[in-house]
Amino acid sequence: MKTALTIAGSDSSGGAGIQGDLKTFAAHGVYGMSVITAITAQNTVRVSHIQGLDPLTIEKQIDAIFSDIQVGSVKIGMLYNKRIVHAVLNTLKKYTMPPIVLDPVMVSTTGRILLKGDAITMMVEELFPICHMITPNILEAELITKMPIKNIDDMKKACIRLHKQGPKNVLVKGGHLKDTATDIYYNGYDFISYEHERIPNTNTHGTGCALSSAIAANWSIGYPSHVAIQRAKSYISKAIQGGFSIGSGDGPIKHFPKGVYNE
Ligand SMILES: Nc1ncnc2c1ncn2[C@@H]1O[C@H](COP(=O)(O)OP(=O)(O)O)[C@@H](O)[C@H]1O
Ligand SMILES: Cc1ncc(COP(=O)(O)OP(=O)(O)O)c(N)n1
Repeated sequence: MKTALTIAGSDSSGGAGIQGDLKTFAAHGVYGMSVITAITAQNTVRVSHIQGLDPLTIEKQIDAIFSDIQVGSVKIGMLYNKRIVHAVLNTLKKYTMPPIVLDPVMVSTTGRILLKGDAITMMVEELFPICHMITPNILEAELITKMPIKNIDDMKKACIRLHKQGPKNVLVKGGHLKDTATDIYYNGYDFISYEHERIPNTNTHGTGCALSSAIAANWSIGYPSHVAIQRAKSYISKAIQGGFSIGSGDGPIKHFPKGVYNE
C-alpha cells in the first residue's frame, strides 16, 4: 500500500489543512496519515480561533508513525509557532525521511495569521534545508525573499533566492496572479512553467493544501517531481472547476476520485 503523511493544522470546515490533505491522498488511492499541529475553528468566512498543540503531543504523533510504519512521502502545512516548528524539525531528524514537501502556510485567504512572525526565520533557516520541495504562494514568496513579485520573471528570481535557502526544489504558485494561474518550478538548474488558464470560480478554499498533498501522493505512487507537479496541477485544476458553495464565503474545491483528473 502506498502511504503519505500530512503534518498540518486541522480546519473545522474541512476544506484546507489536515482534512483537505487526507481527502487529496484518498482521491489518489494513497493511504493517508496525519500529525495535527494546531486546531483551527474556521469556516468559509473566517478563522475565529487557533490552538497550537503542545510540542510533546506533536513529537509523540510523529514517533508513533515513524517507529512503526513505512511512510512514502511527507507533506508539511500549518506550523503556527516557533515551538511547533522546533518540535517537527527535531523529531523528523531522528528518522530516515522520505521526500518532504513543505507548503509554508502563513496567512489564510480570510486574512488570519497561520504562522507567527518569529517562526518564519526558523522555518526558512532550519526546515527548508531538509525539504525536497517548498511550495510558497506569491505572498509567502514575497515575505520570505523580501522582493515584490508581479510577473513570471519575478517568480523566477524568487525561485532562485528561495532555492539558496536549501530546499532541493522550489515551486512558486501563481494562483494569485491576475491573468493566468502559472506556477514556476526550479530545481537549481532548470525552470519549468506549469500553466493553466484562470478558472472563474471563487470556491478555492484549500487549493494550496491540496496541490502540495497531491505532489506528495504522486511521489508515493512513484512519479518524479516534474511529473508529480504536472499531475498535481491537473488534479487541482479539475478540483477548482468543481469548487462549490457551502457557506456565505469562498467554498471548498471538489476532490474528484482517481481517474477523473489525468485523463
Ligand atoms: N482561479 C484559479 N484558476 C486556476 N488555477 C488556480 C486558480 N487559483 C489557484 N490556482 C492554482 O491552485 C494552486 C494553488 O495556488 P495558490 O492559490 O497560489 O495557493 P494558496 O492556496 O497557497 O494561496 C496553484 O497550482 C494555482 O496555480
Ligand atoms: C488549518 C489550515 N491550514 C492551511 C490553510 C490555508 O489553506 P490554503 O489552501 O493555503 O489557502 P486557503 O484555503 O486559505 O485559500 C488553512 N486555511 N487552514
